[in-house]
Amino acid sequence: MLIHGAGGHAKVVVSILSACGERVTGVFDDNRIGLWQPGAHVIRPYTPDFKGSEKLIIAIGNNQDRKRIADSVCHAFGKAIHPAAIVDNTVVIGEGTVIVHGAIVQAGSCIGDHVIVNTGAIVDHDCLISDFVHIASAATLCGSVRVGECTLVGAGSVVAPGIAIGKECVIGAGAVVVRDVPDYAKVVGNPARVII
Ligand SMILES: CC(=O)SCCNC(=O)CCNC(=O)[C@H](O)C(C)(C)COP(=O)(O)OP(=O)(O)OC[C@H]1O[C@@H](n2cnc3c(N)ncnc32)[C@H](O)[C@@H]1OP(=O)(O)O
Repeated sequence: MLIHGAGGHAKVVVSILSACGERVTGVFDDNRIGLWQPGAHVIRPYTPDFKGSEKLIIAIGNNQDRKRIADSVCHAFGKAIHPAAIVDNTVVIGEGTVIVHGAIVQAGSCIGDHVIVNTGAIVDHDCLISDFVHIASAATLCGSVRVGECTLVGAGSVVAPGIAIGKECVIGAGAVVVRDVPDYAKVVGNPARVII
């Protein structure tokens, strides 16, 4: 598996792949060239013909950056699901998506492409998570929650059942979301309120 990105989230993706018995065969990053400690990989700028038949995971935490890169690269995308994540067998998971250690995704949920369900996050039954979303560490989405493209659901936040969150929103760390959130909104607090 190839990965794109050599920051903190990339280290987590390497850890997941290693736990799955998969080898990282190349690391791309246009901004950090050189040697990279996890496995002492050489970091190189992205080139479409480098191991073109291997799959790629964009291992970058920022949703907009992940989307920009996904729209510009030529490799097919892989996924990474840690063996200690619990994912119900009815769940649909898109390409490029990463499910981190201890996350739980419940029955009937649908997770889009290039999503991150981070450490210990819970996505309960029948949730619909769009492409390029990040459900941050220890966030809890109750049943039937919908999250629009490129939204960050912050660490430790709680989203009540049936809530719809728009695209490109930011849900602040620790927020408790009890009402629908419009596109592009940033919300914080308990109950969560829009700050922009
Ligand atoms: C593995 C991982 O690391 S996963 C990490 C995932 N990332 C996260 O969970 C981070 C989520 N980000 C946050 O919570 C941020 O604080 C944001 C995006 C909500 C706000 O950031 P900014 O836009 O820079 O806002 P800023 O810091 O200027 O704060 C604006 C106001 O909101 C308040 N505020 C900011 N964040 C929060 C929060 N999470 N909860 C409650 N209030 C908050 C601030 O105290 C400030 O209040 P004031 O105007 O009364 O002083």
